[in-house]
Amino acid sequence: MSLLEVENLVVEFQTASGPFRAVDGVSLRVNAGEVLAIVGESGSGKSVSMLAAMGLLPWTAKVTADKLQFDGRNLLGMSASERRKIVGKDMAMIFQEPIASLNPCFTVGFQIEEVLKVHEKLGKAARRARAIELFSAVGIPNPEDRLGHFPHQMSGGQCQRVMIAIALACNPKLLIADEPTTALDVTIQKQILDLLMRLQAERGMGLIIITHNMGVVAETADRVIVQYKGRKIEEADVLSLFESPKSAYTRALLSALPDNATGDRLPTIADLLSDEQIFEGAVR
Ligand SMILES: Nc1ncnc2c1ncn2[C@@H]1O[C@H](COP(=O)(O)OP(=O)(O)OP(=O)(O)O)[C@@H](O)[C@H]1O
Repeated sequence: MSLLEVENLVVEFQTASGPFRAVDGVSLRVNAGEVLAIVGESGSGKSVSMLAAMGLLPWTAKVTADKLQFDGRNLLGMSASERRKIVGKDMAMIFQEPIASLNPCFTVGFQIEEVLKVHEKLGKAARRARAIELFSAVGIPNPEDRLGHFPHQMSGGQCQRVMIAIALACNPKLLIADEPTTALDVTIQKQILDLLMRLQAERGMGLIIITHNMGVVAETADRVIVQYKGRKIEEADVLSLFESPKSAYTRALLSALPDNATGDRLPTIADLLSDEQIFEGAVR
């Protein structure tokens, strides 16, 4: 049994110009201890599919699936309060904009201790001790002092470490990292990716990394799903994907990497392929 099992997920938003299908029949699974990358260009429905799994989409989203199961439990069938006990505890998520994801009005210490209070029911002293331990685990120097800082007093990289500490606070079985390094400086990106990979290995967590960066895929993933316009185009283990991509879209994505540039400008997918060519042979 996989940790997360999703079959035929469809997400439709009600918009002023009618319904818009952001995710169109995506199926995926991730096992404990496995790293799955979901890759695709902006707007391909990567974030929306994971927000749907977490139950974090606004009411304008209609979510349906043949199966949406976490750790053997049917997420669609359970009440909102039952689901809240899982989300943020056994399934946690970190986002692209660490500073914006933290609440600017509270210290980072208050924010991590709040998670420990709600989900772990720890007392005040135990919460503080655990917060210090978590900040040390994600490499925040002087954790006792840092607990009293507000997000704006910290760098983007430090805020992302805080977000990771908050996500790990309850020892999740699955961590979903949505473009976790995109908003950071290049040198910091590598540190945060290394940190995520170390924590994933130490804790045996399932990890889903959402990215548009094939370099991140190559460095992190065991298995890869390629998504385009809300649909899964290809799924493969990471070596096969890079060595022998099956779909024309994946081949085009790989040839759009800077290393493969030949002219004055990088080719875009639209330069290389029509929608018909992209969806030909798409997997389900
Ligand atoms: N609340 C919403 N209402 C209407 N449409 C939405 C809403 N949220 C997302 N969308 C649309 O759903 C589509 C998929 O968005 P999503 O954020 O999943 O893309 P993505 O692949 O994660 O890209 P990015 O890397 O830019 O976040 C986009 O076209 C987006 O505009």
